[in-house]
Amino acid sequence: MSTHIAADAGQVAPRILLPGDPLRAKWIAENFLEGAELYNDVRGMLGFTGTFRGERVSVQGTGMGQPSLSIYVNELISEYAVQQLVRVGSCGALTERLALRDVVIAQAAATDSSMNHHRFQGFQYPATADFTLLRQAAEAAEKAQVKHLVGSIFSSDSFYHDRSDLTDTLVDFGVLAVEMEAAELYTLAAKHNRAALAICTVSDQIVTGAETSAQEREQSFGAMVTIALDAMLSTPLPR
Ligand SMILES: O=P(O)(O)O[C@H]1O[C@H](CO)[C@@H](O)[C@H]1O
Ligand SMILES: O=c1cc[nH]c(=O)[nH]1
Repeated sequence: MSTHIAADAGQVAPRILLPGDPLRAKWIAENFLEGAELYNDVRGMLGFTGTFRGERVSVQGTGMGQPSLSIYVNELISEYAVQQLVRVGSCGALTERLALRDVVIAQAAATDSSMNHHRFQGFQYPATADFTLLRQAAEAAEKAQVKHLVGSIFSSDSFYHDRSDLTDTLVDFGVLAVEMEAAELYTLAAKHNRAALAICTVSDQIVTGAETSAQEREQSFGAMVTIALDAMLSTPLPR
C-alpha cells in the first residue's frame, strides 16, 4: 500500500492506462480487460488489473490536473514499478483540423504549470512522449482507420481560462488541443526512465463550441483505448 493507492506489491501491472476520470477507468476495466479486479478505491480513484491478449494490464484514474496525476504516477513508479504509462484522456480541440471524437496522439506537451516552472527554474523543459509508444500508437490508429493527428498539445493548469487569447499563440505554433495532465506524465517518465504517452479523444471542439456529454466522455471513447492497448503490447517491457 502506498499513500494514495491500496494495492499490495505485485497487484499493479507493469503496463498501465491512465484516464483522468476514475469511472472511465472502471468502464475500461469492464469492457477491455479480462478478469479485471479492483485494487484501489481510496478517494474513489479507482484502479483495476486484468489482462489484454493474455498480458497483464492495469488501469488507474488520476484525477484532473497535474498535481493530482503527479501523486498517482509518482507512487505507481516508485512503489509499484510500473514501466509503461499511457494516458487515455479527453481534450479540447484548438483547431478545426480536429472534430469531436477524433484522437490526438501527443508527441509533446507544452504547459503553463507551475510544477515545471519550479522544477526547471525558468528553463523550458521539452515534455515529450516515448518514441516507441508514439510510433506504435500512430501505426495502430492508421491500421484501425481511426481519425487522428499526431502532434503537440497544451497541458494547462486551468479548465476555465481567463485569457483564452493566449492559446491563440500556441495554435499559431502548431498546438492541436488542450488537456490538463500530459506534461507532468512525460516529465516524471523522463525523470524515472519510464515510457509514457498521452492519447486523447476530442470531447470539446473549442473553435465551434461542439461538445460531448459527461456520459459520453466516461463510456464511449473506446478507439483511443484500443490504440493504447495495441501500442503498449507492441512495445517491449525492459528486461
Ligand atoms: O477526461 P480526462 O482524462 O480527465 O482529461 C481531461 O478532462 C478533465 C477536464 O474536464 C481534465 O482532466 C482534462 O485533462
Ligand atoms: O476543453 C477541454 C476538454 C477536455 N479537457 C480539457 O482540459 N479541456
